[in-house]
Amino acid sequence: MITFKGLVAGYGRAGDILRGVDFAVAEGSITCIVGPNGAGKSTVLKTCSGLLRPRKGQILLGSQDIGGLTPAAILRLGVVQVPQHHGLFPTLTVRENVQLGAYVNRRQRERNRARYEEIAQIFPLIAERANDRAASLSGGQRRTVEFARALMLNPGVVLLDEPSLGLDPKACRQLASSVKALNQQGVTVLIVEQNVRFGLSMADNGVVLEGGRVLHTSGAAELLADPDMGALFFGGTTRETQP
Ligand SMILES: Nc1ncnc2c1ncn2[C@@H]1O[C@H](COP(=O)(O)OP(=O)(O)OP(=O)(O)O)[C@@H](O)[C@H]1O
Repeated sequence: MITFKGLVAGYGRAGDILRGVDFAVAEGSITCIVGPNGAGKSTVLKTCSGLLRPRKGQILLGSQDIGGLTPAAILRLGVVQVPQHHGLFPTLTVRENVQLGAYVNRRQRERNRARYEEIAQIFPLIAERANDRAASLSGGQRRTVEFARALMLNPGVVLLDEPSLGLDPKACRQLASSVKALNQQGVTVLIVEQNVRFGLSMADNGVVLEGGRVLHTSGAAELLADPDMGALFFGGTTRETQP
C-alpha cells in the first residue's frame, strides 16, 4: 500500500505544483491517475520514485515514509519507475536489455539468471525475441521489454508514466495485457495516462487530479461510466479515444 498524505511539491523557485495530494494505492491493485494537462500527474510519480523531493507531506510505503529518499534508496525498497520513452538500448538484444534491469545487483549472477528465466515465462515475447536487437521491435513490444526489465529487481510497486504514448491501438492492446501480466505477479501498479479511457479500462481504481489536488477517487469502472466526469474533465475523451 502506498499512501500520499498532504503531498506538496514543485520545481525550483516556482510555486507548488502539487498542493496537498491525498490518496491511497491499494496493495496489488492497478491505480490510474487521470486529469487535464499540467494537473501534476507526472509530478506525483516523480516524487514517488525520488526524482523530486516533496516540500511537505508524506509518501508512505507501508508504514515507511519514502518521501525525499534518493532514487537508489527507493529502488532498493522495491519501487521501480518505467521511463516514459526511449527506455531501451536499440543495439543491445532483448535479453541484454532485460538483464540490465538488475544492473545494481549485477554480482548476484545466479539469482539474476534465474529471475530472467522466470520473466521469460511471464512474457513469451522475451523468450521468442531474446536474441533480436531492441531496434527491431515494434512500439508495443518495446514497452513489454521495458516492463520485463522493471521486473528483474522483483519490485513490489511499478510506476508507469504515460505508457500508451505514441502507440497504435494494436500496440495498446498488447500493452494492456503486459500491464495485467505485471499485476498478476503481485506487483502494485500506479499509472499516469493521457488516454483516459484506455488507462481506466486497465485499472481497478481511478484518481482524478486537477490543479495539483485530488478531485475525486473511485473504482475505475465507475469513473469511466460517469458521464459528468467524461464531459467535465476529459472533454468527452472517456468515450472517444478507445484504442
Ligand atoms: N522539470 C520541470 N521544471 C519546471 N516545471 C516543470 C517541470 N516538470 C513539470 N513542470 C511543470 O509542472 C506542471 C505539472 O507538470 P506534470 O508533468 O506533472 O503535469 P501532468 O499532469 O503530468 O500533465 P502532462 O500530461 O501535460 O505532462 C506543469 O505546469 C509543468 O510545466
